[in-house]
Amino acid sequence: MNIGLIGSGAIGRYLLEKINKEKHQALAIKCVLVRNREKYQHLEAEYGVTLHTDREAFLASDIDMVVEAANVETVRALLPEVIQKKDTMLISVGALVDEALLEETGRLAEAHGHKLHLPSGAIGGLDLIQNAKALGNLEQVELITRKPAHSLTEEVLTEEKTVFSGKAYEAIEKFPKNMNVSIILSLAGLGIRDTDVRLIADPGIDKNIHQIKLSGGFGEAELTIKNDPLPENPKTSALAALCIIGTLERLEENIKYGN
Ligand SMILES: NC(=O)C1=CN([C@@H]2O[C@H](COP(=O)(O)OP(=O)(O)OC[C@H]3O[C@@H](n4cnc5c(N)ncnc54)[C@H](OP(=O)(O)O)[C@@H]3O)[C@@H](O)[C@H]2O)C=CC1
Ligand SMILES: O=C([O-])CC(=O)C(=O)O
Repeated sequence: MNIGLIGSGAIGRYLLEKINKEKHQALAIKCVLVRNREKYQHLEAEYGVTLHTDREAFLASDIDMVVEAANVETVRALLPEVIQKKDTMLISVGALVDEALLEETGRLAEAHGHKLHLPSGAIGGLDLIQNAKALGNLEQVELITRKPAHSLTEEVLTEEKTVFSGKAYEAIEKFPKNMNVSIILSLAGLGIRDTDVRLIADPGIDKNIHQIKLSGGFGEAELTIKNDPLPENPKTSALAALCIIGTLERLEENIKYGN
């Protein structure tokens, strides 16, 4: 599968290393859309990719899938155009808190015969949540996220502090670089207004920890993911990058597990 990448930060670099440098059997990143050619010029020689600053030229490339690893603003600005031209995978899923954008994207995807893929990112259990939701059997979903204090606040903390408590749609507005997980969890489950979120800055941890609790007619479930951060961006869990590769690999498989 030929990939066009948007975003060359912590996740983008991880993808370039694991897919291009380590020569993935089924995946190849062919081109990268950047906004600053000078800053990223070295990627061409290092990973054998073509850099584009022009969106139209990028989308006209011989690619099967656009993978976004930039930020929510970029998704907001580019998604309607990108989905008309290519199958698309987003990691900054927080942009889809905008219900008009989600609706427009769904409509354009159908009209142009493309798919939008929203991987589970730094969490898991979306299969469980969607199965529990079937026939209305999901009643409550809560996400409790703990991150190292320095990745959430400039305040020097000596003990943990809840920096946000509310619904998912408010969480992503306040923490767009940290709460994409709350939106994928909501979209798979009870929606952005009915998913409870707590975000805790914890000076005593060095992992990004997501605890998911759900209950309903199926019973109850709890899941905790203790993520190692990516060295280039401690806000971002390594699993988010790995999850893009895992999801791309599974698209090609004929036997599907858990979905
Ligand atoms: N769904 C999930 O579970 C998770 C989602 N995320 C999200 O994934 C995204 C990427 O994370 P990460 O790699 O850590 O972020 P970084 O900040 O390390 O990198 C972002 C990259 O995107 C580039 N970029 C920004 N805007 C544009 C644009 N308009 N066009 C092209 N490139 C652009 C930046 O380039 P420049 O140098 O020009 O700024 C930079 O290379 C973030 O939105 C993050 O919040 C992260 C973890 C988990
Ligand atoms: O990487 C993580 O653990 C979660 C994250 O930043 C996000 O959801 O935006």
